[in-house]
Amino acid sequence: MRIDVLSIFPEYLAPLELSLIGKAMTDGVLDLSVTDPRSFATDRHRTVDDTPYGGGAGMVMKPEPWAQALESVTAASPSDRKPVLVVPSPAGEVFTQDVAYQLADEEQLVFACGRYEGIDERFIEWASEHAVVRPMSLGDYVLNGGEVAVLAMVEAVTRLIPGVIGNPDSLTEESHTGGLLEYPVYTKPAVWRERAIPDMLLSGHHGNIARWRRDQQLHRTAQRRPDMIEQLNPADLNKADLAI
Ligand SMILES: COC(=O)COc1cccc(COC(=O)c2cn[nH]c2)c1
Repeated sequence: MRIDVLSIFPEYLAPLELSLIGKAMTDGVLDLSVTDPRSFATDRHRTVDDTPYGGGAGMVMKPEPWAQALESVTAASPSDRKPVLVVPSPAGEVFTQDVAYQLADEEQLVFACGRYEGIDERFIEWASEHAVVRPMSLGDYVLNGGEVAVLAMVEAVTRLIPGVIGNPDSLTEESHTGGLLEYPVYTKPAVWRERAIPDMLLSGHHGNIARWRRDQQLHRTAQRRPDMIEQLNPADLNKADLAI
């Protein structure tokens, strides 16, 4: 997969070179680049923002540097498949694990990190002719710019790409896979500050352990995220689930 991040603060994306993603890049599984729209601002002051039409506080990002930045990273893309342009925004669709799986299937993702009051809407409209544009929200709060959101989304997406993380099995039992939160986990010592681990986990009975874990998932989800219980597909629940 190719990922391009467009940001006027490219150094903000440096952590992506580290750890898992760094390894995936060296392994050739992932090709990640950061492009600064300011490089395409041609005036003497390399202006990327200006005052909003209609008045109001703050500044709006000019469309032209963003359009040229997007063109520069999509010029080589095969014309038969539009890249996906993800724009972190408080006004976007909610980024979920399902969305992460959708994006992990794409050949090229471009992330546009808006700042200030946002990017001139005409860039979004123009970009929609050249890419699939998805304004994306991490949650109902406001950040100063899209970079922090992109760090989270790139990690959530790239860890789903085969070959990026060591043990793909660990993807199957994590939170939100199968619509439930994950069960509590324990490791040595068996007793820590007078707190023992649940006896079931020492039984060696894998069937019972699996049942115990599933019960923990259901209880935890009902307690912390009742909204997710509503979303459950009844077909995903077995008789033992319904008995708890
Ligand atoms: C067309 O879209 C834009 O111009 C986006 O512009 C902005 C402006 C300010 C901040 C951000 C960053 O995203 C969030 O704050 C955000 C994402 N998730 N939850 C909060 C983006």
